[in-house]
Amino acid sequence: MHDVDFSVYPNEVVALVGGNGAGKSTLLEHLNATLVPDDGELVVEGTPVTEDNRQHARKEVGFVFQDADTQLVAPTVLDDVLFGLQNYGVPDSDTQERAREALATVDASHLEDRVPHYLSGGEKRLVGLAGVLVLEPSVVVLDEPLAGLDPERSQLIADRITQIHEEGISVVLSTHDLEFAAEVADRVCVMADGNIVGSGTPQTVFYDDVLLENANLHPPSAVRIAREAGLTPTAQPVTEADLISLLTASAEEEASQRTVQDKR
Ligand SMILES: Nc1ncnc2c1ncn2[C@@H]1O[C@H](COP(=O)(O)OP(=O)(O)OP(=O)(O)O)[C@@H](O)[C@H]1O
Repeated sequence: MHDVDFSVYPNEVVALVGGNGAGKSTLLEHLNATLVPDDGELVVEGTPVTEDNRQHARKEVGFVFQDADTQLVAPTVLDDVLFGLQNYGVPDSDTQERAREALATVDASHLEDRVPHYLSGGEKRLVGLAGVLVLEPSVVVLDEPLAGLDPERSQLIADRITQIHEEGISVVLSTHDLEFAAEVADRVCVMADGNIVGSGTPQTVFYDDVLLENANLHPPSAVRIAREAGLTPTAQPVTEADLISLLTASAEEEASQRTVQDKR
C-alpha cells in the first residue's frame, strides 16, 4: 500500500471494492492495527496507534475475518463470545448475559453450546460478528462478509449491517459483490494497485464507467438494466429495489396518462 489516505466517520457504512489483490484486506487489517504502517500514521478515536498500544485499536475496531476459523478459538460458541469480554477484564457477573445478548442479535442463540470448528461457514461468520459486537466497538470491520454464504445468510448479514449502522456503529467492509455494496454502503471506495483510486456515493461510483473499467469492475445489474432501458437521463438506480420502484412508478405514470387519453 502506498499514499493511502482513508478515514471512517461516525455512523457510516463504507464498502471497499476492487479486483483480486487490489489491497482491500491489507487496508482493513490496518484499521484495527493487525498491521501497523511502516511509514505514515494510523489514528483511532484521536489516539495515534503504535506497536506498543495496538490494544486501543483492537478494542475500538472489531474485526470479523473472512476465514472465521482464525477468530474462533474456544471449545464452545458461548465460551468464544465470552473470551473477548474476559480478555478485556469485564466482571464475570455481567459476561454471560452480554454474550448471550450478542448471540441473540445475530440470530445465533441456538448455537451457543456448539463447537465453533464444526459450524458452517455462515454460522461461523455470525458467531465471529457476535464476538466483535459484544465488545461494543466504535467501528466494525468485515472482510468479505458474504464470501461462501447462501442467499438467506447473505441477507441476514446485510440486515445485521443495517442494524449495526442504526445503532450508531460505523461499518467498513470489503466485497466483490457490488449489488451488496450498493445496498448497504453510504460510501464506496474503489481500490486498485494498493491504493484508493476513487470514492463517493454508490450512485457516483457505479455510474463512473472510467473508474470501474480502470479497476476491472462491472457495474451492478440495476445500473446496466437502467442504461439499457433508457432510464438513466432522469434517474440513477443502483439496487434492484431502486430499479423496481422506478419501473413501477413509470408504469403507473404511463397507465394514468393512458386513462386520461381514453377519457378524452
Ligand atoms: N503480508 C504481506 N506481505 C507481502 N505482500 C502481501 C502481504 N499481504 C498481502 N500482500 C499482497 O498485497 C496485495 C494485496 O492483497 P490483499 O489481500 O490486500 O488484496 P485484496 O484486495 O483483499 O484481494 P482479494 O479480493 O483477492 O481478497 C496482494 O498482491 C498480496 O499478495
